[in-house]
Order: sequence, then C-alpha cells, then structure tokens
Amino acid sequence: MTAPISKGWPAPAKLNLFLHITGQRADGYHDLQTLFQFVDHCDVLDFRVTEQSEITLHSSMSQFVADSDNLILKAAKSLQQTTNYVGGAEIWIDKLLPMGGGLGGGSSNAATTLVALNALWNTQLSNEKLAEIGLTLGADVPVFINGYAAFAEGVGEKLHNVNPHEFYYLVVVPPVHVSTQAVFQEPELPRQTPKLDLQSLMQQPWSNDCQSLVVNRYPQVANALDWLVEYAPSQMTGTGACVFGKFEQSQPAFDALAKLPDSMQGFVAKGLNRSPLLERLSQL
Ligand SMILES: C[C@](O)(CO)[C@H](O)COP(=O)(O)OP(=O)(O)OC[C@H]1O[C@@H](n2ccc(N)nc2=O)[C@H](O)[C@@H]1O
Ligand SMILES: Nc1ncnc2c1ncn2[C@@H]1O[C@H](COP(=O)(O)OP(=O)(O)OP(=O)(O)O)[C@@H](O)[C@H]1O
Repeated sequence: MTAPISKGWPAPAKLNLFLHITGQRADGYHDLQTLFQFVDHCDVLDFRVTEQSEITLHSSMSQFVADSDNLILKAAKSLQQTTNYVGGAEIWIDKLLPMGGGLGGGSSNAATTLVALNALWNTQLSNEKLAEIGLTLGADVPVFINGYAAFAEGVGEKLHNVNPHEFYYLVVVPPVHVSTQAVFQEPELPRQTPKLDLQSLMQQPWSNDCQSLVVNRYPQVANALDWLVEYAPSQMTGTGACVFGKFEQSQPAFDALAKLPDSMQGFVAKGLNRSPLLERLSQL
C-alpha cells in the first residue's frame, strides 16, 4: 500500500540581522558572530515514505542544481545512512526562495528534510545529532534545525537563543548571484572585527562585515541598497545578494514594495523568532 503524502513542511528564509567576521580558522572557514532571525517567507516541502530505499526529488530546481548537489537529497541520504533506515522517500518542493541570495534557502531545505524525515521515518535522532549531520551540509543548517532566532558563533553552529523584535522586512532581491565561497575568499574582506559579548552586540548598531565589499563588487547590490535606504534602515543579509529594510508596520513596507523598480524583485515578510517548521512538527 502506498503511504500518504505528508504535506506542507515549511523551510523559512533567514536574515542575518548583524554579521561580524572575527577570524579565520586553519581549515579556511571563518569565525562569525551573527544574529539569525527567520521570516515567514518559505519554501514548502512534501514527503512520502516509501518501502524501497530510493530517495527521489520532484522539483523544477533540477535545471539549476544537479540532484547530486541538491542539499535536500544530500540531507535525506545522510539521515538514511546514519540511521541505517531501510526505506526511502519521495520529496516534492515548491521553491519560492531565491538561490544564493543570502537567505539560507538551501540550508533551510536541508534542515526541513532532516527534521521531517526523522519524524516520518521514526528514526528518533535528537536535534543535536540532526544539527551535527546538518553542519556537514552547510554552516547555516543547525540554526534552522534549532528553530529559534539565535545569536551564533563559531561558523554558525554555536547557538544561543534570543528574542529580537519581530519587525516587518522588505527584502529586495537584486538581479545578481553572489557566491558565498567567492566572498569569503576575497583578500580585502575584513576578518578581524573584535569579538564582543552578546549584551554589547545587541546594544550597538547592527551591520554586516561583508556588505562594503559586496556593494563595491556588485553594482546591482549597491543599487538595491541605495533604493531601499530611502524607505527604511537597510542592510545586506549573509554574503548577499539580498538586502532588507526594516519597518514597524507592514503597510509602509508594502507601499515601498509597490514602487520597486522592474529590474529588481522583492517581498514583504515578518520576522519570526520561532520557525514555522517547529509548528509543523508539533502537528504530527
Ligand atoms: C555567511 C552565512 O550566510 C551566514 O549566515 C553562512 O555562514 C554561509 O553558510 P552556507 O551558505 O551554508 O555556507 P557553506 O555552504 O557552509 O560554505 C560555503 C563556503 O563559504 C566559506 N565559508 C562559509 C561559512 C563560514 N563561516 N566561513 C567560510 O569561509 C567556505 O569557503 C565554504 O566553502
Ligand atoms: N535545495 C537547494 N536550494 C537552494 N540551493 C541549493 C539547494 N541545494 C543545493 N543548492 C546550492 O547551494 C547554493 C546556495 O544556496 P542558498 O540558497 O542556500 O544560498 P544562500 O541563500 O546564499 O545561503 P547562505 O545565506 O547560507 O549563504 C545554490 O547556489 C545552489 O547551487
């Protein structure tokens, strides 16, 4: 008998409300101090458990990302291997989040896959173990598994839950792809921002150490920020390309979105300190 499809597993985007690079490790990865918050703008995944061990992905993404590189399939296979689970899964994704935009879509997809299949396969790994598997797939996966807005250190895996104000954000998606790896390889990237304690970081103005470099290299990101700062305090998320402006109310954000030039895309979203993934999990 075919199992039913378990529908509506959200994979939200994240914003880095600030991002400091405090050093570089021997393996080349950078030590960060960053503040993650989720937003209510999500990819949505559906899963069907199968008796056969194959894991298949149905998506329009295959034209951009080979299945062998897709973090959804990598996450499912890692969980299957770690737990020696004998069955498999069919997975569908409705991909809404722009790829390579600094919104963490790939990492979020991987986290949702790990959390959903761990529940549907009843493999019973702890969140700590899922985060450990997740970290091998991407530096941002643990925060999506943890499911709470967090101050992160290390490469993003040492998490301390926090409760920043849940603003509305107008997120602008410039028409350019910025490679995370390329940004971190730039000799001119600032890498020595002093480490501060959480209380000091929360009180000082928030900024992103990658922003100046990316704005200088990518005129499309500079244009998006120049446009957005006319409406709200704005900055870049992650290594770009997306930028976000923060608003107390949703209406001014939608009013600004209505004036967005045709050359850029954007959306309004609300900051969330609790991931909708946790809500979905609790409905099982
Ligand atoms: C910058 C952030 O967006 C902040 O949220 C993330 O830390 C990036 O996370 P991500 O996209 O999951 O990145 P990964 O796939 O783990 O790494 C991509 C590449 O970026 C570089 N990288 C990434 C994260 C980090 N802390 N230091 C790095 O130097 C590494 O060269 C790595 O090969
Ligand atoms: N399921 C997936 N969704 C999106 N990208 C994926 C996926 N699987 C693999 N990738 C690859 O990962 C790259 C980065 O994707 P992602 O959307 O996570 O970037 P990002 O938003 O810049 O993330 P970050 O803020 O973590 O740097 C893509 O360009 C793509 O090649």
